[in-house]
Amino acid sequence: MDYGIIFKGIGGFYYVKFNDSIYECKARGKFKNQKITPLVGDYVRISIQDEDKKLGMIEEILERKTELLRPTVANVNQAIIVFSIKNPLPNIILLDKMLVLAEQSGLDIVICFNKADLDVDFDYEKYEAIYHRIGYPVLKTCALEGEGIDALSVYLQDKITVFSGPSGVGKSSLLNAVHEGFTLQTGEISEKIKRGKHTTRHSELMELKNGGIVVDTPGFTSLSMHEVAPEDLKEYFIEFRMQGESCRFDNCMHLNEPGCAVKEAVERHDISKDRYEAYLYILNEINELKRRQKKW
Ligand SMILES: Nc1nc2c(ncn2[C@@H]2O[C@H](COP(=O)(O)OP(=O)(O)OP(=O)(O)O)[C@@H](O)[C@H]2O)c(=O)[nH]1
Ligand SMILES: [Zn+2]
Repeated sequence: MDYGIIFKGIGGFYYVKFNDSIYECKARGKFKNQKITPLVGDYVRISIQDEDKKLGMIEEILERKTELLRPTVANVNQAIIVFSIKNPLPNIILLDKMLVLAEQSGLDIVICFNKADLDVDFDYEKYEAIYHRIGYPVLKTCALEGEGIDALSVYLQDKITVFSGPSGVGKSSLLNAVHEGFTLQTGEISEKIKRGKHTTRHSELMELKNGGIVVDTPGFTSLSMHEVAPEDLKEYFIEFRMQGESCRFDNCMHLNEPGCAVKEAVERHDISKDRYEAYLYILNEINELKRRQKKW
């Protein structure tokens, strides 16, 4: 490959993986002039300044396919959204919010229900069916006993993946099961580092044995819907998109408009009532946020 990937950045130095080596690189001054900051995840062309010392210079940054804000990483193309079937029980509205944010970022999505070894006391089959039907892969995994780990591993190949999900669902444990010795930085640890050194911790990429790359900090942890415009929300409910084309009004919000194909699909059970209600709930929350912003 002619290009390397920035795995890590510290104080103006970028650690670029190129031809199986890590080069410590600086970026050409022209990027600063153009107000471009190289990001972890950027595909870059480097010139090698010193092969023995593995020093290089970033000459070119390829156009970013995606750009996440929290964590700030370029070119992530997949989110694994993890919940556990118990301890803690899944919060489905949180799952729907994470799906919205991952869709907004243009990522491929895999939903993972972990802790399959525990007794289920929520309706797993129901939710498995809801999300599977609209096209999301749904995995049931057990990080401790290995169920579903091979399937998860396959999804991680050849991708740059961010793990998302609430605390304690087993994100680190899953990664460790895929690749022994790997753990995600938890929210708690990064807080500690922040307090200790008074610096912001930047995310890094980690390469797995199977060639996949993962971001070392979980994504979509602050689930504020601030950056989602009310009129865009419907686009991020993927099963509404196609139906929505048949609504009488082009700008139908699928609320009380006459001739709304989405509402008709809900009546026919072609769109899940749970998902439609999640849409209403999140839309209301976004509108509330907007109202409060205006007030202040
Ligand atoms: N029974 C069971 N427990 C699990 C499983 N996977 C993880 N755990 C346990 O759940 C707890 C939390 O696991 P972590 O991997 O730290 O969870 P996390 O999502 O990385 O949590 P944060 O770092 O807080 O974001 C630990 O005590 C794990 O041993 C599983 O498949 N089954
Ligand atoms: Zn409609």
